[in-house]
Amino acid sequence: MSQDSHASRIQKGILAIDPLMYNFVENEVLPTVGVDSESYWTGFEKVVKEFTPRNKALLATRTELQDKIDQWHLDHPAKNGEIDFPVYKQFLIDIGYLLPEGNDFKISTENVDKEITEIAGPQLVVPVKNGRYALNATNARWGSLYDALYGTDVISEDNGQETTRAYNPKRGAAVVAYAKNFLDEHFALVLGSYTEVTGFDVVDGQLVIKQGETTTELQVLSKFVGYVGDANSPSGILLKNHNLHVEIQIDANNPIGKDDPAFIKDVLLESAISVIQDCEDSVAAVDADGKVAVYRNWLGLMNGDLQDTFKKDGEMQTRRQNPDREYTTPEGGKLILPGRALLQIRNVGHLMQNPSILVDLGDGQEEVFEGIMDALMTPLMALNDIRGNTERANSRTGSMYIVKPKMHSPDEVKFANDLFNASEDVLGLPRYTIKMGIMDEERRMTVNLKEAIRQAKERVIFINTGFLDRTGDEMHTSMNAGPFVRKIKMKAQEWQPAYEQWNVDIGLETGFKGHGQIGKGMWARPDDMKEMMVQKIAHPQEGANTAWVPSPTGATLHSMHYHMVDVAEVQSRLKSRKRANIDEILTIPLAKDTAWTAEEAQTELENNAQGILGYVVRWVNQGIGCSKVPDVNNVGLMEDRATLRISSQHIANWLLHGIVTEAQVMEVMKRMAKVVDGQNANDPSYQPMATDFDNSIAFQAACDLIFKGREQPSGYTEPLLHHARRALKGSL
Ligand SMILES: CC(=O)SCCNC(=O)CCNC(=O)[C@H](O)C(C)(C)COP(=O)(O)OP(=O)(O)OC[C@H]1O[C@@H](n2cnc3c(N)ncnc32)[C@H](O)[C@@H]1OP(=O)(O)O
Ligand SMILES: O=CC(=O)O
Ligand SMILES: [Mg+2]
Repeated sequence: MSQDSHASRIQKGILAIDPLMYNFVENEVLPTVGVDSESYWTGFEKVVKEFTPRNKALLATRTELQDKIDQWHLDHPAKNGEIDFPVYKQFLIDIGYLLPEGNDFKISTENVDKEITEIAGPQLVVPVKNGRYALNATNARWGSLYDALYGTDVISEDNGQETTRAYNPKRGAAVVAYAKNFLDEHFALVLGSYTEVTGFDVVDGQLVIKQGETTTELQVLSKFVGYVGDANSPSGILLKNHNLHVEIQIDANNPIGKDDPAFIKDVLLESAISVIQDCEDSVAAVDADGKVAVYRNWLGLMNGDLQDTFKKDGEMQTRRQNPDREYTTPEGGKLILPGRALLQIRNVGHLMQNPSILVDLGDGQEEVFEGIMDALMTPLMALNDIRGNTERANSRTGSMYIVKPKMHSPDEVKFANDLFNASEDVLGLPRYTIKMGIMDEERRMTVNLKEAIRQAKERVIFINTGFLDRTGDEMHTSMNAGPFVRKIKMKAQEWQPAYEQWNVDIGLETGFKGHGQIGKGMWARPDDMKEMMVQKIAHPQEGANTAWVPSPTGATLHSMHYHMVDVAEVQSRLKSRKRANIDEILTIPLAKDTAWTAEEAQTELENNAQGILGYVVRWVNQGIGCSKVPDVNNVGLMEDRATLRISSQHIANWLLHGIVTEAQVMEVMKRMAKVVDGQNANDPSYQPMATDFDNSIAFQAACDLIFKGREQPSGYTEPLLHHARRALKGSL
């Protein structure tokens, strides 16, 4: 536990550094990356001095704009869910919320890895604080299709295909049939199907596919790109489609392989092409203790030596970063493919401050802005990789990738860009070594996206629609306008598809095709993979070259969508279409008809309350940043700060506009707390809320998120969550 003790802090100029953080940097980081302590802290101090007032000014602008918008809605009440749109839009222009657009330009970012520029495929997000998961995600570049199918609802449980403890051959047969159908679709044979294949041979650089007495070949011969083992009895056949590799694995001694006519034991798919190691949404790190854990894992990942030992299925195992994969090319040469996903790290946004370091700018000590600290720390830990000094390389082009969330405007992107310049200067890195992923997840960011990209045009590598935060901001921004539609209807409102299309349109206009990622959001139902397979193909079809998945299994399954859709071709086609309509983006999702039945209002409330409590109790009491929370129907939903922002802002909105009463909300919160306690009954470290509502810090925090929801900056949940977690840890 990190107790804030002034006496023990290490003073470096105006910085007072928590000893946990200081010792970690001094002993574990600086010697490893070969940076001199004096120059690092001097540089750190200088950057903090310069950027802290700028950071504050940007936050003040957010508040000023929000206050004006709140007042405008009070002065111009909506009628039947409609506002006077032309007047509203002009007002947004007048206050500088909606900015003029400048001349056309193209991004010019250089030295970007091909996982970002060339390979369209899934992006996996993982809490970097959890070493076991962080390593698993890194290794999820390659995933077993057989495992992904066997373990999920993509294969039905009907007709004797249930998932049983012991291997169920009927389910296995369904898995193999699915996988061979996938191969038939994307690596079609001249004759017949993979179900009839009895073996593979490589003869004179050609793949010969045996079907009993006859042989056949691929319809597109160039899709065969390598093999493992002997040419006349390969143990692996490497295929390639739309820049993604697939390895058919052959082993006659394997329990699955031995019963297959071609001894195929598995089909390995190139899956998580890139991974976002997350310091933000999926992490609870509120002090030096937490931040050091985050940074230590990132350091290990960047040095290629992170490992984690844990018990699984009753046995201890140690997980490390996988090596690269070696193949023989058809011509007999050597082919090395990356064994790991390309890692990016999501720093935190501009809002939060952190007690790891206190700063005195003349008005007494205050906590350092966490985003400034992240920008100076996370590239420091990546120096060995940037210089190409590690065995398990991440970037092969000497770059380092930071995803910057929750920015609201071109000014805020300029600030981040300048901050990255400053960090490069402190670390002696060439300009634009640090690349920037821009989350398009706040309303003001969306409507000014082109100008925002311009501010980082030499280093931007992605724009991604974080629709979850974006939905929360949609609600907070227009809180006073009237009651919103039910949460489930949010995605069907006018603003949503327009926002998604706009992001792709702006990305294509500014030259992302072949140069950066146009990304789409998270699949937030980690156990609902069958439905993901139906819905998430829309992402590549809409022109995104990546989209977020919550787990390695999700990555393997979603990767099939990029075999089905040629994103490069889609982007070429979309380039000439008319841009999405900004007026639609600005259309507020107000309910036209607010005559919900008492039951509808109650269900809405229960659903939101349950999600809030289920997430908050684990965040506050156990420090678990991202959870699979069973909803009222016991479907596990991924809940994080962004989904929490939506649920809490939604209840706050319905309270404000009298759809529900305070007493009603309180009654539901108490009832749902009991439900959540029940759902966690099997967790021995769980502390129930309902036994003592008044003294449960978690329950109180959950209530505050609703009842104080209107006052929270941009409706963000971090300030209250952090406060509650630190209160619980006794580190306030
Ligand atoms: C709005 C936004 O910003 S979205 C971004 C924030 N959200 C995320 O990052 C979600 C990331 N996903 C997760 O954190 C998790 O998948 C959760 C919390 C949703 C579910 O976690 P759990 O309930 O522990 O998953 P479950 O029990 O089904 O599976 C655990 C296994 O899957 C692996 N796993 C699950 N999620 C991940 C992941 N994101 N990355 C790597 N491995 C993962 C674990 O390593 C574990 O395998 P292991 O035993 O071999 O180590
Ligand atoms: O960060 C992602 C989001 O949807 O929010
Ligand atoms: Mg987000």
